[in-house]
Amino acid sequence: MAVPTIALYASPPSSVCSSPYPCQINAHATYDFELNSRSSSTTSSSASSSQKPIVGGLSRLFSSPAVKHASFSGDREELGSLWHDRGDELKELGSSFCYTPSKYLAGSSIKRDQSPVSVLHGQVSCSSSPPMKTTRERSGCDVGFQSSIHGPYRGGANGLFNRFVRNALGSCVDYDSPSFEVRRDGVDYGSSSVAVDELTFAMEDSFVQANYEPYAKKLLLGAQSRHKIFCDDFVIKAFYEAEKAHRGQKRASGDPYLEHCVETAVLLAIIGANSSVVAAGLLHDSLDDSFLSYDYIFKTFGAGVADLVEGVSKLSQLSKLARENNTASKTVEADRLHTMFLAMADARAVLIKLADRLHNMITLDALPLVKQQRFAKETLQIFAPLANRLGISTWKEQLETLCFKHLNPDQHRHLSARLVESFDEAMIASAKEKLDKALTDEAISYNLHGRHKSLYSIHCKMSKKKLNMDQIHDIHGLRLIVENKEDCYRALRVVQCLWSEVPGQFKDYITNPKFNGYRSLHTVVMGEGTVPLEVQIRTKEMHLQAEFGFAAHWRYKEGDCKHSSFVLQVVEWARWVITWQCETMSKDSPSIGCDDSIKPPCTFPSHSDGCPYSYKPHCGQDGPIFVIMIENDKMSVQEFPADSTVMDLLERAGRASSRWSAYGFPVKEELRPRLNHRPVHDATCKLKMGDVVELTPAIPDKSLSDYREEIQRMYEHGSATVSSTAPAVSGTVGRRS
Ligand SMILES: Nc1nc2c(ncn2[C@@H]2O[C@H](COP(=O)(O)OP(=O)(O)OP(=O)(O)O)[C@@H](O)[C@H]2O)c(=O)[nH]1
Ligand SMILES: Nc1ncnc2c1ncn2[C@@H]1O[C@H](COP(=O)(O)OP(=O)(O)OP(=O)(O)O)[C@@H](O)[C@H]1O
Repeated sequence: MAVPTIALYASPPSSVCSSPYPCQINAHATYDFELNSRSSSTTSSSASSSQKPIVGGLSRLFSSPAVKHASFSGDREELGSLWHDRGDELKELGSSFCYTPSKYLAGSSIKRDQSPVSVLHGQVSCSSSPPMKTTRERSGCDVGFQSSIHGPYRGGANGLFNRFVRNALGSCVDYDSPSFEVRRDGVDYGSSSVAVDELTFAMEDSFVQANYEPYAKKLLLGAQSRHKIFCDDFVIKAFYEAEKAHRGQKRASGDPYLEHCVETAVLLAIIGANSSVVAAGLLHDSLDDSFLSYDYIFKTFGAGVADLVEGVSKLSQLSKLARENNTASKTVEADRLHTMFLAMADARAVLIKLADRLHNMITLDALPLVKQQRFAKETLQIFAPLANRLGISTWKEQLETLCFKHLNPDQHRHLSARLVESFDEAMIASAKEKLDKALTDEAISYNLHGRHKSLYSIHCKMSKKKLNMDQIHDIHGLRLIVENKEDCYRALRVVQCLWSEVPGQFKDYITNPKFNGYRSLHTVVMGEGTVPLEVQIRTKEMHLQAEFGFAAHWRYKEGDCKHSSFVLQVVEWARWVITWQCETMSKDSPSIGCDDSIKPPCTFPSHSDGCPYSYKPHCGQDGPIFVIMIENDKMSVQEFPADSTVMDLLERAGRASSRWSAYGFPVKEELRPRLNHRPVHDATCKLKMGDVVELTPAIPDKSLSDYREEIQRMYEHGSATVSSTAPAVSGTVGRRS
């Protein structure tokens, strides 16, 4: 029997601190620095076994508010909403495409998920040998961690490998900068100090001519003293434009808005981003929150910067929407969002967005509590996982620990205090020294780095495994990367001779690799004192496998999540691009291309003419597409097969939105789609990764149910009178008002 369809129509409704860095959480940087301090003349403190500077340092690292001039953009991330006014929609009603699901159901052909591409699971061939630190190279000098990276580990064919090592170390700092500046607050800014009188740019004149506020000049000089890239004319030009764009704007803390732009750009510079990315970092909010247009940025800085700024703007809009809808609290949708963000645009836009968010999190205290929590939740659900996927472990850890502090202040305080008690940096420094010597005596070439586990990572491990802090054995960890498998076992014997092993903690994942191919030797030893020390030993090849592919650390951290090969490819690609870009751009002579053996096992698309390192979005051909669907103001992240169209989406939405009347027949509504804020005229147009499709029923939800109830009452009571508020009702045709 044919089911009657009722279409209803009605009127639409009217519709930082003096130290801008998180000294309390930047544990990696500080720790690395302390360990490196013996070989650095610029260091402000050293870790000797007689001292325990870390205790004071750690209390600063983990517990103190530390942010003196907290500043935040307030609702800045919530400003500039692009979500259209329903009133606009009305004007376009006549021209917009209207969809009634029944019209299209017959011809529907939703394809099955066609996940593409085999990816990233093979072994990485690693034929070349980066110059490991040999006994000869280090003879006669007491080499610390930093010198393991300096010297033979700088640039050249091995630059990228070194970058991985640094990433794992938790630092993407441009070690080639002339000097490390360590400020009095103990925070390693990892930047070169540049004397102001060395500046090539006639700043004084420009400031006077352009009538800049004195604070602007101070901000630029401050940035220049922290990283040399701020002396680049292109970056200075971007600074001026950002200054003009945000002149007069203040953050919730009362600080000039420009400060946030500068701090975002400094974070990017520190991880080695090039001048385009740093310039885009300075301008990242200018499209949303100022008079600057895409065209203007395009004309002034070129397509590269304009596209990046636009990409950041889109990410901001989408993340705001997700925040408002609590979308990322659902694992599946969060996972789709992560992939979509990485795949829909240049991955460097995500990098800028992450820097922006990190600075906002650092200065979160200026916001009311409820907003602090909302931002922290969103950051934990969306941005920390993105930083994890991109392999930027320092940012990931800073974001997570800040979120932890805002979401679980009591636990954060308690754990910080415990960690201050149990952390023993002097022990690590001395253990490292011993290992250094013993490996040298055995003539084993190695790269050694260490980290201490972040507060949030400790917290997670404790909760997940139901352990107390004493049962966490890897709070202090060393990682040895050696030339070959034999050296792994030789190095292990060295470790075993030096210290007693904690029983039951030795794992030989080389002889018995994990199911995902992860290979490494793990042991836990008791160092000098009572604190356990985890030592991981692996070859370079094994290390690359632990960074990319199935055994990649980000996947290990995401745990139970099952990812399609498409997701793996997107992440690995984005990660590689970021690593690649940062590595390439921060060196005078690019190292990429010199050593094919360290490329990850995936296929790269060709780069654009004249730019061997430019990024090109690579997905969209075969892989699924993730799009944002907004229906009745509710957001969801939908996955579609490649080549899906707006029509496919409407079909899916139509099926979902068919409602059953009290009489057992579906009530179907017309849905009016807008694609990226524009009415859709042709429903066969293809969907792209990151598209936003808004669907509005011809009648708003609330009115519909009111009307239905009224109609039902009407039938039940046999009344012929319909309220004047109800719309005309007919079989399939309605009245638009
Ligand atoms: N990249 C990567 N690293 C891994 C993987 N599995 C383990 N690891 C590293 O190895 C460390 C601990 O591994 P195991 O010794 O197996 O640890 P466990 O058996 O879970 O015991 P805990 O040390 O208590 O966690 C982690 O901290 C990681 O650094 C993996 O699949 N990929
Ligand atoms: N023993 C170690 N020495 C040096 N770096 C390590 C060591 N163990 C882990 N890392 C690195 O430290 C970073 C932070 O890892 P994190 O401490 O959060 O987790 P994990 O120790 O790898 O895993 P889990 O928490 O499951 O033990 C990662 O880049 C990881 O590869």
